[in-house]
Amino acid sequence: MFPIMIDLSDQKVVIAGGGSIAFHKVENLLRFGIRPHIVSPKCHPAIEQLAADGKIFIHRKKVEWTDLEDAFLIMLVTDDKEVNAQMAKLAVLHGKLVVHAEHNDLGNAQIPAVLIRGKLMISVSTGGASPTLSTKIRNQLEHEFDERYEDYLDFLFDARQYIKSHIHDRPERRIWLKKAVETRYLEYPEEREYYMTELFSRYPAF
Ligand SMILES: C[C@@]1(CC(=O)O)c2cc3[nH]c(cc4nc(cc5[nH]c(cc(n2)[C@H]1CCC(=O)O)[C@@](C)(CC(=O)O)[C@@H]5CCC(=O)O)C(CC(=O)O)=C4CCC(=O)O)c(CCC(=O)O)c3CC(=O)O
Ligand SMILES: NC(=O)C1=CN([C@@H]2O[C@H](COP(=O)(O)OP(=O)(O)OC[C@H]3O[C@@H](n4cnc5c(N)ncnc54)[C@H](O)[C@@H]3O)[C@@H](O)[C@H]2O)C=CC1
Repeated sequence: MFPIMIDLSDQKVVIAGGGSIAFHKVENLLRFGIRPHIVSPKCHPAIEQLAADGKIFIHRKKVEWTDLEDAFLIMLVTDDKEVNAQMAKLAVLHGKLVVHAEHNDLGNAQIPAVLIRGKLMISVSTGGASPTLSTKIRNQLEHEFDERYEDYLDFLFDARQYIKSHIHDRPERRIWLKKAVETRYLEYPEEREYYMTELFSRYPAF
């Protein structure tokens, strides 16, 4: 498995199956601003509600290849093992990203447990050994990587953008980038202000 971050905002995501596991997958997608298509003859009431609110799309039918062929990412969560396996095989063959929620080896992608602190994202996966352990580790990391990281990451992002466009000497760039990850900049917002003030005065914008 190769870990990678993918921008799915302009991509079609289809979930085959509309039960409780599908609902869990939908909730996860929605927090990333992704509006999936659900293909399922019957759906969990919470999925029906999301469709009524215009947040997702439901196609009330049994899944067929034509429902999946223009998708970028496919999640197979019907309770029909044969259907899941058959669709996974076709989708992998056509080069799709495929999550097979029951037998991950029939797909080619898996969903990790995720901790989000603004621009910081920490993903934990056990390769299907124990989603419960992934969740436990994610929950432990929540304490070390607390809410302070949200503003801190914004500071790091702004500093780095400025450095990239104003410091052309690479060793000098590295000095500034390395300095920004010193703990005091996480702990004290005023230290971030001193850093930026010093950066602007050493490398004026014009
Ligand atoms: C392979 C994978 C495929 C995939 O990508 O879907 C998969 C497969 C399976 N999960 C099962 C069960 C559970 N899954 C969870 C929870 C999560 N499962 C997630 C991912 C993955 N699950 C992928 C591997 C990731 C990894 O290895 O790290 C998380 C991390 C992300 C997400 O789904 O959003 C999310 C936590 C998110 C969060 O809280 O943020 C809980 C609840 C809990 O533990 O809290 C249980 C009940 C306890 C248990 O059984 O362990 C079963 C057995 C089904 C059965 O009973 O038959 C299978 C199938 C099998 O392996 O047989
Ligand atoms: N990855 C994970 O975290 C987990 C995965 N699973 C697996 O997920 C699958 C689904 O579990 P649940 O949501 O609990 O089941 P469920 O019984 O709640 O829902 C099944 C859904 O599949 C739909 N369906 C059935 N045949 C279909 C078809 N031919 N085409 C389209 N949709 C169809 C049904 O209408 C229903 O909406 C199971 O295979 C289970 O083993 C289960 C637990 C955790």
